Amino acid sequence: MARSADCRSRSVITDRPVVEQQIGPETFEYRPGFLGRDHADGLLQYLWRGVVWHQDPIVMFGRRVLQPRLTAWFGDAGARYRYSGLDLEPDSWPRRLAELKDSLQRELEQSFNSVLVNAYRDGRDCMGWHADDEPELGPVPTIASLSLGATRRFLIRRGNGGPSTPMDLEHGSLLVMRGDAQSRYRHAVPRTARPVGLRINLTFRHVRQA
Ligand SMILES: O=C(O)CCC(=O)C(=O)O
Ligand SMILES: [Fe+2]
Repeated sequence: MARSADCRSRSVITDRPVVEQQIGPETFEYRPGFLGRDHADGLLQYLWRGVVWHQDPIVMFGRRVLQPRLTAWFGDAGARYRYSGLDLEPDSWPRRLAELKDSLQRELEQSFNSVLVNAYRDGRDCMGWHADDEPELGPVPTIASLSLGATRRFLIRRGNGGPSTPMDLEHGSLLVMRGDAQSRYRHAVPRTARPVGLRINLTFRHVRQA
C-alpha cells in the first residue's frame, strides 16, 4: 500500500484504553526493553554512521515528492520488494543486522529474509497511514519492528478509519505485528511538533521470492 507522503495525523486520538479492547497481543504485541540499553545505543550509532541512506522520490497523487524519512533495504539476494512505485533490490546484510535477524528468528520462530530500515531525523520525518499488505509479504505476514533512539508515537486504527490507538515505541523495544495486523488495521508514525531527535526503526520481513 502506498504510504502517504503527507503524514499528518488526521484521526482522532482517544484516551480510552482501546489497546486492550480492540488490539490483542495476537495482532500487535509490544515488548519494551527487548534489547538492553547498551546494545540498543551501540546499534543506533552503528546504523546511523554506517548505513548508506536513501531518500527516494515517490509518486503521490500524480506528484513526485521525496519520502519524508531516510531508508535502506537489506536482505538475501532476490528478496525484492515493491511499494509506492519503488522496486527495491536489497543490499547485503551488515553483520550486526544479520545477527539481530538470527536472534529474532529464534525468538519468534519465524524466518525473515529482509529488513526495511527507516530513519526519522526529527519530528518532521514521518510515515503515513498504510498496511504492509503487499502481495510478496503473503496474506498473513509476521513483521518484527525494532525501534532505536527517540520515542515516537505509533498509531493503529481499523482499515475503515475511526479512532486510533497510540503506542509509544521506545528505544530498544520490539513490536511484533502478526495475524490480522496488516489485513484489518493500518498504522502510521505521524509528524510531531515536539522536539524529538533521531529515531531508527527496523522492520524485519519475509518476502516471497519470485
Ligand atoms: O517506524 C515505524 O515504527 C513503522 C515503520 C513501518 O510501518 C514500516 O516500515 O512499514
Ligand atoms: Fe508499516
